[in-house]
Amino acid sequence: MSDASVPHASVSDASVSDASVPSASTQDAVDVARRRFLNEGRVPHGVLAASILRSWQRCVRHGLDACRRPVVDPPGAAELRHLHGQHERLRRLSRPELEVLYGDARRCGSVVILTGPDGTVLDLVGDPSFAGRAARVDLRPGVSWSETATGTNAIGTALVERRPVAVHGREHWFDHHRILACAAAPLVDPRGRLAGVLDLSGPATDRHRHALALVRLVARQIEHRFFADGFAHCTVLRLHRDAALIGTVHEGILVFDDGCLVAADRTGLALVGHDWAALDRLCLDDLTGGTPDPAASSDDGPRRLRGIDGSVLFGRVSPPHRRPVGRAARRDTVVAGETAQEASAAPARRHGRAGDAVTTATTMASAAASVPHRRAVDPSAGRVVEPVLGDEMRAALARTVRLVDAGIPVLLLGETGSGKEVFARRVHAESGRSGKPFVAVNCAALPEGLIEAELFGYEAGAFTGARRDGAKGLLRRADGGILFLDEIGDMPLVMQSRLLRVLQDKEVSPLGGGRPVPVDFALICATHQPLGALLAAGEFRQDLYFRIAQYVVEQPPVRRHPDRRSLVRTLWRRLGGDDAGLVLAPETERLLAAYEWPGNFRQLVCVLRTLMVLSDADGVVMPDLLPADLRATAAGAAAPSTLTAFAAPEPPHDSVPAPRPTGDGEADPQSGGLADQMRRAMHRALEESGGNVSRAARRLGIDRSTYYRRLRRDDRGRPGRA
Ligand SMILES: Nc1ncnc2c1ncn2[C@@H]1O[C@H](COP(=O)(O)OP(=O)(O)OP(=O)(O)O)[C@@H](O)[C@H]1O
Repeated sequence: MSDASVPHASVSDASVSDASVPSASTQDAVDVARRRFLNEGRVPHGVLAASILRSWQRCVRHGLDACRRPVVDPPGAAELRHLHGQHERLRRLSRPELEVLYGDARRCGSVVILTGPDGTVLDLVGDPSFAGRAARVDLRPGVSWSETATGTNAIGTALVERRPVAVHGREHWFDHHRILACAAAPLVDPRGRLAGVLDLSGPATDRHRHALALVRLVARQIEHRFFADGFAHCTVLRLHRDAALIGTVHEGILVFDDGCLVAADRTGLALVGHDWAALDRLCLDDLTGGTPDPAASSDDGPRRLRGIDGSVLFGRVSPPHRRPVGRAARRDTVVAGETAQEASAAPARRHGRAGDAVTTATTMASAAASVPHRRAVDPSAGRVVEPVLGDEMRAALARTVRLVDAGIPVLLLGETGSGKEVFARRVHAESGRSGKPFVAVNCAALPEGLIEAELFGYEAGAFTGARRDGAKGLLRRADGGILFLDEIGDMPLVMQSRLLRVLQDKEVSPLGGGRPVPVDFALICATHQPLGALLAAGEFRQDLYFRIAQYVVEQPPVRRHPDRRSLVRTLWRRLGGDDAGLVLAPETERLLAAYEWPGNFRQLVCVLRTLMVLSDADGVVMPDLLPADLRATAAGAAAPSTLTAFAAPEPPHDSVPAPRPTGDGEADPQSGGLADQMRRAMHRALEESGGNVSRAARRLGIDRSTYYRRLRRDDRGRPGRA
C-alpha cells in the first residue's frame, strides 16, 4: 500500500476516495490511517475521502490537538436568543424542511441541525436520547462547529469545502467526537454567499447510507426557497437540460434585473458554464441571443437555449411582476450578509431587537392564517411606502444632501425601525450621486470571518473558497455612489482600523496583496447603539468616530411623533388603504395612535399591512383585529375618549372643547366647534364616496343608520332649519 504524505502531499481525488460515508468495517482502517497521520504525517491510499484528508491537514495547520477536548464557550439564553434573532430568516425559510427531516431523524435515532454561516448551531431537533449524547460532546445550539474551533467535522468541513461532506466516527479530528456520524451540506444564498449548513447527525455505530444524499437534496430545497420572495421585480430564468425537470428542485435558477444577472443558484450557473463571478456581469441577452423579448414569453413552454458547449438547454422565463421604487439604482443596491428581500424586512430581527415588532408581526401573520380568509389580496402588496417625513426631518434631509454632495460623512442615530436606512436611501435619491450605486452594508449581519473580504475585496485565490478571479468588495462597488454602513457599532475593531485607513487614503487594498485601488464614495453610517458608551469602553475607535460623525442626524422614535393619529392616517393612505376602500374604525385608529411602537415605523407599517389583509368584507377595520397585546397596552396608554366616533381630522387638542357626553354615550355633536367638524367630516365623506351613504358611513366607522340620525340632528341644529 502506498502512502499519501502530509502536509505537502497534493491531495487529488485519484489518490484518495471521495465516497460519501465509509462503511463501519472501514472504520478500523480509518483508525490506522489516523494514527499514521498523527505519528508520521502520512495516510494509506484509498482509505480517506479527499475532503477529510484536506481537513486533517488544515487541523494540523491550525495547531489543534486531536487528543484534547475542544474548548467550548457555552452560550447563555440571551446569547442564543440574539443568535436566533440574527438568523430569523434562515430559520424561517428552513423550517418546513427541518420539520420533514425531524420525523425521519427521530425514527432513526438521529438529529437534524441547522447552523449559521459560521457553523454555529442554531437548531438541533430529532431523537431526544441522541440529542442528549450529542450535547455531551457540545453538539448543541449556540456552539460553533467551525473547523477552526472543532476540527474536522461535517458542518465545519462542508463550510470550508463549500460542498456536501460526510464525516464518520474517527474521521473527526478530535477523539472526543468519534461517537458521531454526520453528513452536512452548505446552504448558499442567491448571491453565492454561505448562508448556513444543514446537517444530519447520528451515532457512529449505525450506518447512515443515505444521509449525505438526503441533506444534499434538502439543502437544495431550502436554497430554492431563498428565491421565493424579493425578486418579484426581476426576470427569472429556470433551466434544465431536460424540459420536464423545470419547476422541480433539480432546475437551475438565474435572476436578472434590467437584463443583468443579480442572483443565481449553483445549478443554474453550472448549466450556462459560469460561476459566481458572473453576477452583475452576465446579461440575459448573452444566453437568449437577445430575442425574443423574455417578458413576452412567460406563458410559452420552456424555450430552447444554447448551452456553453453547444448543447441544448431548456429555459422558462418569468417576467418581472413589479418594480421597486428607485429602479435605476436597484442593480447596485446590495445588502451584504443578507439577500435582497431582507433589505427591507430584516433589520429588526438582526439582534432580536424590537422583539415586539417581530412578535406582533408574527402573531398577526399567524392570525391572518387562522382567520377564515377575509381579503384575498393585500392592497399594500408591492407598494414601497413613500417615507413620511415631518418638517424637522425634511430640513435634516436637505442639509444631509448638501453635506453628502460636499463629501462630508454623516452619522444617523435612531432606534431600530425608526427609518435610518429609508432616510439614507432618500438622501441618495436626492443627491448628486443618485445615478450611481447605493451600497448598503449591514455590519452586524456580516460573518466576522468574511467581513474583511466582503468589504475590501480579494485577489484571486486569496483564501479557500474564494472566487477564482477574486472579488471587488463592497467598498469598490460603491464607487461613485453612497456607501451606507448600517450598524457601524458592530464593526470589529480591526475592521474599524482598516476602514479608517480607506477613508483617509481614499483607496482600498484587496486581501491577498493586491494593489490599492482608488475609491470615491460618500459615506453614511448608522447605528442604534449608544456610540458614546462603546467609545468609553474602547470598543469603538475614537478617530473613526470623529471621521464618520462629522454631522449627526437623530431619527426620532415614532412615540415622539407630535401627532401619531395623523401619522397613522398618512401611512394608511400611502399603503393603499384608502384606495382599496378600507377604513380604520375610529377606536382602532385611537388605539393605534395611543400605542408607543417600540419597533417604530417598521412595526407600524407591518401592523397596518396586516390589518389591510384582515379587514372585514365591508372594509372597516375594527379594534378586535389588533393583536391583543397591542390593544391592551394601547388601551392602558390612551385616556378613554368619547371623541372616537369620528374619523374626521382633529384640530390641535388645545382647540377642541371638552365633549359633553350625551345620553347614548356619544359625543354631543352640538358642542361648539365639534359640531362643525362633524358636519364637515360627514359631508366630505359623502362627497368622497360619490354620494353613497353606506360607503360614507363606512369611511367614518359608523353604521348607515347612525349616519342618517346624525345628519338629521345636524340639519336640525343648523341655523335657519326647523
Ligand atoms: N419615514 C418613514 N415613513 C414611512 N415608513 C418608514 C419610514 N421610515 C421607515 N419606514 C418603514 O420602516 C421600515 C424600516 O425602516 P429602516 O430600515 O430605515 O429602519 P432602521 O432605522 O434603518 O432600522 P434598523 O436600525 O433596525 O436597521 C422600512 O422598510 C419602512 O417600511
